[in-house]
Amino acid sequence: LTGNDSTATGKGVLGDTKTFNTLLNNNGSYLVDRTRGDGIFTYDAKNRTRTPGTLWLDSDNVYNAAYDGAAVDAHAYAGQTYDYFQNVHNRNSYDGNGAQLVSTVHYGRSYNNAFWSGSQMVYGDGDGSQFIPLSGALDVIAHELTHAVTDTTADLIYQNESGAINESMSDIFGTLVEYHFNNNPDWQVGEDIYTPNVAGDALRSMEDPTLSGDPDHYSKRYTGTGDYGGVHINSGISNKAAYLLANGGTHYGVSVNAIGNDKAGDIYYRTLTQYLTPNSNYSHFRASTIQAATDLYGASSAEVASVKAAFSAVGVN
Ligand SMILES: O=C(O)[C@H](CCc1ccccc1)CC1(C(=O)N[C@@H](Cc2c[nH]c3ccccc23)C(=O)O)CCCC1
Ligand SMILES: [Ca+2]
Ligand SMILES: [Zn+2]
Repeated sequence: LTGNDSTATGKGVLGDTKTFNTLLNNNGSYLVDRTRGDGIFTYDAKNRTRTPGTLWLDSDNVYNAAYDGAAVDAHAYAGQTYDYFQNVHNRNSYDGNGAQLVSTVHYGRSYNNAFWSGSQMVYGDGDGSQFIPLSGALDVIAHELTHAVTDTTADLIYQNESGAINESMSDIFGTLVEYHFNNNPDWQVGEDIYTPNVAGDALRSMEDPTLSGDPDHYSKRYTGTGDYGGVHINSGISNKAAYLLANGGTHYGVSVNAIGNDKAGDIYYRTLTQYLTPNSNYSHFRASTIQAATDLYGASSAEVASVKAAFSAVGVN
């Protein structure tokens, strides 16, 4: 594929206008961004389930059609998430070696989900009631791309406690990316694309996991076999701890002093990439996070004290 790098404009899922990088040649405008790593490539599944589908080609480099919105956001938000890992953590793409970022939108019919396939991001359109196109949420895109970071580092097994930690890391960095770009940031997950007819709800709340029926304390963990052993359920335990670490608060009588998003992000990044292993459980997660914080701030630091308090507050001692 040859051509010239260009900057296009378009409207995202929520009708918001944005610019993004494309490649122009005599066929038209491709959703190809050659300015980041080995490139960002966005494809159209055309409501089928074959991936990646067709590389997105537009006629005039203006992406304002309703059908374009899911692709505009998948492409632009992948670029923002790339920039977060590069600029904040000095990581060049999800593998640290500039790996191409491939996304497919319009996957399936009324498909109410999104996923990292093991090699690319995939986004459904939703049924218009439970979800609208899932690439319309920056925290969701960063959630999916963080799975790729996890798979190339800790490689946490996607079940039981290691899977819950895997899931929480994706919710944590999804939220940190949303704050980094000040994109209506909050400690909820998927709020921008979840239940368009219901205001104020979210797929999950990190601030209060019980709002979606998930545990906010280790004593309340799910021990069944559903959801790969509760990976999207027991993530609430770590999500609550992360919320407390960044923002502070008192939970079940345990007080945590805030350290802020940036320090929390640096601690979780170091924990994920230097200490966690495929079968890490919550106990090992606590020890790893304390070690990462110790490396960064010292054993007697306020940051280490807050890490210990945050895990204790959710019953992981
Ligand atoms: O990446 C993930 O963890 C989720 C992908 C899960 C998946 C795994 C394997 C094959 C297909 C799908 C996708 C997201 C998720 O949390 N999904 C949850 C909740 C959910 C979304 N749509 C659903 C439809 C039915 C039931 C649950 C759901 C899940 O799959 O459990 C992440 C952010 C937004 C969607
Ligand atoms: Ca959010
Ligand atoms: Zn996930």
